Amino acid sequence: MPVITNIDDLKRLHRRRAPKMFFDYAESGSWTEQTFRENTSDFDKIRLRQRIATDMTNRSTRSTMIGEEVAMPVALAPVGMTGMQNADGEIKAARAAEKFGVPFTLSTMSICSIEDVRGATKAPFWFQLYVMRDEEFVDNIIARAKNAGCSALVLTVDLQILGQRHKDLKNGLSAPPKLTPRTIANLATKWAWGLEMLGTHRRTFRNIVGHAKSVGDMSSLSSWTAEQFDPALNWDTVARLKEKWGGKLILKGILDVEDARQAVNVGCDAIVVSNHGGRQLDGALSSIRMLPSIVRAVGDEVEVHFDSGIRSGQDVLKALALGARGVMIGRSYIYGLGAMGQAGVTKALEIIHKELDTTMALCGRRDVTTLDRDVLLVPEDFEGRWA
Ligand SMILES: Cc1cc2nc3c(=O)[nH]c(=O)nc-3n(C[C@H](O)[C@H](O)[C@H](O)COP(=O)(O)O)c2cc1C
Ligand SMILES: O=C(O)C(=O)c1ccccc1
Repeated sequence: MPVITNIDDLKRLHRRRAPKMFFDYAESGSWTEQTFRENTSDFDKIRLRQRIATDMTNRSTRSTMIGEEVAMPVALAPVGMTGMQNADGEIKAARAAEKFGVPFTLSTMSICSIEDVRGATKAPFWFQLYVMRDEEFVDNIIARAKNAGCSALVLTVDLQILGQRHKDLKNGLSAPPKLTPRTIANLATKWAWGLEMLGTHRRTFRNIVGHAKSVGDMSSLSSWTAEQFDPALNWDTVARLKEKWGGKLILKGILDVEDARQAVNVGCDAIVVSNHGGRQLDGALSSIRMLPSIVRAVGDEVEVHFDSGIRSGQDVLKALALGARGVMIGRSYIYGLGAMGQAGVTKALEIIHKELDTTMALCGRRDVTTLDRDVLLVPEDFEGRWA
């Protein structure tokens, strides 16, 4: 076993261990992947101020997100088909998050169901909702999330239709994988993954299969999404769902100042500044570039969370210093899960925690909740001038 010291190591192991179609699904962005690439490369443009000779004892990464205490302000993002990266992946990720003391978010498009995760963990988790055309299904899944004691609804507002991802189309992505000569050849090299999968019965979209009126053919995710997701979703829908849910609401997928203002008007508890990890509108600016202007516009009125592009504790520190209350990580923990199951998710969290803590200290700071722009060196043209 190679020594794992950073998130990139986990990614290499994930690539080796998981079937190609699922690793590629996680690793892809839409179209040219420009936004996907810039989500990470823009973080590198921000630099850190080294400060010395301040007392560094008693450092703390503890904080709160939507009023919930967290060991560090890093939540696990909702990721569809997590249970295809590693058998019962959602349960493993939720358990790792619970042990670490950070929130886990279960996707509507997970393999394990709300009830599966509820049964396997004690800590309340967040549930991410995709709005389907079938209103009965939406009502029903909101009720199930309430029943399970989910402490927040994460309503994703940037995927009424699915961004086109070339790798998924070329690989014939489906869950479970369709057996073709090419997938069989690939699966034959992934026997450890396959053995684990045989040990579980959770191989379908269990939030949906058995609960939705018309499940349809889920073998092609892109056409299934087009058929089932509600393209009419708008701010009235958001207001209605907020009423129906009645609990804490997080709006995920906001990348524009005007949309952020609308989110404040509708009265949510937090927004997630996000471009869906570069998987939706290719050509959109990186999430980290958009963060400062959104914080300036609504930061006093709503909790601003951030995701897209975080691969280290240094990235977490940069987002917090630019005004995010907390962040979500997607691929960073999925690599860990794909590499080595629950232990890998724990490893990803440990790596990010260690990097965050050490970076804070070397920047002369002891408390994660008081990070501000003073710890950063941001190029003057970082936000850019766009017309
Ligand atoms: C494989 C994959 C599947 C995803 N599925 C969902 C999903 O079901 N619901 C959702 O709201 N976001 C989904 N996302 C977006 C993530 O929640 C998050 O916004 C994104 O991963 C952040 O970027 P990062 O991976 O660079 O951290 C998915 C992302 C990935 C990589
Ligand atoms: O892949 C995704 O990013 C995602 O959010 C999704 C959307 C529809 C079905 C499965 C996953």
